[in-house]
Amino acid sequence: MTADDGTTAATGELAVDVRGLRKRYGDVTAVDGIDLAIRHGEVFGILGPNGAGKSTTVEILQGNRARDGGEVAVLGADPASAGRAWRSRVGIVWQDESAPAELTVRETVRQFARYYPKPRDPEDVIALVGLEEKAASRIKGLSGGQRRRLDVALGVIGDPELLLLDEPTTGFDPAARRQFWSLIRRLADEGTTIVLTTHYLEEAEALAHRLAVIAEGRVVAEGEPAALRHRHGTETTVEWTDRDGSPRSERTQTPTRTIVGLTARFDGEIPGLRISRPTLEDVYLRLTGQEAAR
Ligand SMILES: Nc1ncnc2c1ncn2[C@@H]1O[C@H](COP(=O)(O)OP(=O)(O)OP(=O)(O)O)[C@@H](O)[C@H]1O
Repeated sequence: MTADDGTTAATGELAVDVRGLRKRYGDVTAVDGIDLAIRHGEVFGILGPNGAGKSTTVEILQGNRARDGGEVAVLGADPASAGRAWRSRVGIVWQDESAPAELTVRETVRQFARYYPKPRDPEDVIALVGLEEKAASRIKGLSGGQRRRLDVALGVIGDPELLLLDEPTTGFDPAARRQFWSLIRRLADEGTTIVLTTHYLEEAEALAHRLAVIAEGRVVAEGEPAALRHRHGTETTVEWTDRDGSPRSERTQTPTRTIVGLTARFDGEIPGLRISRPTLEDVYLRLTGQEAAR
């Protein structure tokens, strides 16, 4: 299938194919050789601490920032040179959408629909983001969370094949975050490919089929959340209290052997015994070099 701007669409190929991506800002290397292979229909999380290079990467995928090196194909086209037809296939949710505050939600969504060749039905989109009751309200009267949902509505009104979201839930309360997650799942169920950056491991785990952990401009781990935990978090921590009352701990791949040894040493009950397996959060903190910050 070939789109009207000459790029290859959908079937078989990757939605996002990034190889050796590099970007510097003066002396700062923001992106230092990132590879990403994101499939059609996938929800892909880019996870990392502040300054890891997430926003820079997404801005390059959106075609809003020039890169210094590497190959980038988004829906088969290079975002640096892709035209209007490509743009209409990629949904971008701006952090601070400059929609006119005096317009209502319905007027705004309808206005944005006119910018696209094959938009979704504005009423459907308003319902999709859960703003039916606010459809006739002016934008200036929306809460922060409602405002963000409107931003998402404007990102999907063009019926994009790919949605690129940069930290979509920053500033949300827990309830708003969960509502947003169900919106993302609904879009994914409809077949939209979604790439989202987040600081929140919980969010990546809840939404992403696969994720890349980025630190200092590089991918330090990639895969399904459960596989990452398994691959990078196989060590168990065994903690106990020694005879002199001091706390002791040991990280081990063979906790049973450690406990058998301790049982013999204490001749029975091991004081203060605690056995813990790493959570994905522990794995993430270890991978991004933040372990000591806990
Ligand atoms: N316009 C810019 N000019 C100069 N340096 C920049 C610019 N944008 C980002 N940087 C630097 O590049 C690095 C990566 O920034 P980026 O915003 O991509 O990271 P991030 O992972 O999105 O961080 P955060 O989670 O804090 O949003 C940081 O060191 C940042 O200070």
